[in-house]
Parts: sequence; structure tokens; C-alpha cells
Amino acid sequence: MNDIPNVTISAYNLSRNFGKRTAVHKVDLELRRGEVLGLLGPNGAGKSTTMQMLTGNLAPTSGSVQICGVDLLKNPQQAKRYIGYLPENPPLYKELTVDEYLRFAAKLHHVNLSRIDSVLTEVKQRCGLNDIGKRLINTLSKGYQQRVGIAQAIIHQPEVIILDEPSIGLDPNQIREIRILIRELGKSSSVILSTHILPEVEGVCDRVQIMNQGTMVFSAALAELKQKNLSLERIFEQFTLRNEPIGN
Ligand SMILES: Nc1ncnc2c1ncn2[C@@H]1O[C@H](COP(=O)(O)OP(=O)(O)OP(=O)(O)O)[C@@H](O)[C@H]1O
Repeated sequence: MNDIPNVTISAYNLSRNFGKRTAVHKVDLELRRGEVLGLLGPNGAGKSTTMQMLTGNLAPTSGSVQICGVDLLKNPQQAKRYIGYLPENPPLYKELTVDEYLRFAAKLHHVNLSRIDSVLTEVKQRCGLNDIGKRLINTLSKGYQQRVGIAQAIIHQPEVIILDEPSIGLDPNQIREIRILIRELGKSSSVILSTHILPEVEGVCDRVQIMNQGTMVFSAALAELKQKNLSLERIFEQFTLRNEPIGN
């Protein structure tokens, strides 16, 4: 733990083209240890593409990513060990029980076989899945499936947790519970979450970055906005309502 640098993700000049379309253009992003960063932006802003590049699931067209000081493009296996990732569509095998699936996820993440039982107990406790280990995933509500998705992302106790729209499709009670969980995760790891929900950022995050049309257009600490009495809603409108991309 002490060997982990203070900056857990540093991405510079990250770009990704799909054919002639530029989805992400020269994005810089830094995540500090113990920080929860909210990535905000309208539909199609480039949030998921950025997160896929930060997790090594999509190659950037250009740019670099370091995870806990390890170059993600040069040493992907080593760098990915530090990362837990909940994609927009959680990779659940719904015909498995929660226990079977989490056991499988633990093996994929190279959790020591002798520790798997205790790790499963701990992660189920953290994610509120204690009593449903024997349930088939496809019989669970969307909220519980999302918890299973988060559980697989944190099962190897990663330094960096990346959650793509963790609250999507959840009811208000489930959203509240997931937020409490994310805040909890932020105490032991650094977290990036993407969302459209402004109160989610205000309630959970330490810092916010806003993307629009593939570029990073705004970055600030939530405490700073609060201190200056600035409304995140107004800032979001100001930086995302224009049609033309706003430069850094
Ligand atoms: N595999 C792909 N092939 C072609 N275009 C893509 C691909 N993936 C994303 N895009 C395009 O890149 C742009 C950014 O998409 P991305 O999914 O990253 O945005 P987003 O901010 O996550 O949006 P949302 O909030 O709707 O999920 C969009 O114009 C999208 O259509």
C-alpha cells in the first residue's frame, strides 16, 4: 500500500477516433489516492470511451495512461491488477448464482485460492449481498445485479475503481444505497464514476470533471464550488449547451 504513489491514474493527451469520428480528443485526467472523481457529460460526450481507455479495454489512438505508476499500454497485465471496473453493461453471467459468479471473478483477478472464501464473505458484506449468495443472478432486481457488478469490480481490493454509470436504472432507494457504498469505497480506494445525475456528484464526489463533445471542458473540487457558492447545474449548462467544442 505504501508503495502506491499519490496519483493513481494519470492520463495525458488521450484521444480516440472511430473512423473519421473523434470520440475523445486530447483528454488529460489525474486521479489522486483516496479521491472520488465524478465524470459528468451529456450523452455521447465521450465518458464511456474515456473509461474504456483508462481500464485498458480500448486502445487509445494516441496518448498515455499510467495506473499507480505503471504504463497501461506497455505493461497492461501489471497495470490492470490495480483496476476494478464496472462497465456500462455489467459483465454478469446471469445463469450463475452470486457465489459462483463472484468466485469466478475472484479467480480471474488472481485472488489467492486459499483466500477466496474469506474474500467472498468480505465483498458480500460490503456490497449488501450477504443473504443472497445462493440466488441465481437473473432472479435479482436491477439494484442487486448492480451490487453484484460492483462486487466483481472490487473483489481483488483494487487501488482504483472505475464505475460507468453505477446508478443507471435504479430506483431512488437503490440509488441511495449505491451512493453510500461508493462513499465507503472512496475511503480505501480512489474512484472514478460517470453519471448524468448532478446530485450524485454533489453527494458522493470530491472533484468533478465535465466532458463535452470529446473534450474535457471543466474541472474543480466540489468543496471549491461550495465555498464559492457556485451551482454545478449552472456550470454544467454553461459548458455543455453550446454546440461547438470548448477548448481546454
Ligand atoms: N465502437 C464505437 N464505434 C463508433 N463510434 C463510437 C463507438 N463507441 C462510441 N462511439 C461514439 O463516440 C462518441 C462518445 O461515446 P461515449 O459512449 O464514449 O459517450 P458517453 O459520454 O459515455 O455517452 P452516454 O452518456 O450516452 O453513455 C459517441 O458519438 C459515440 O457514438
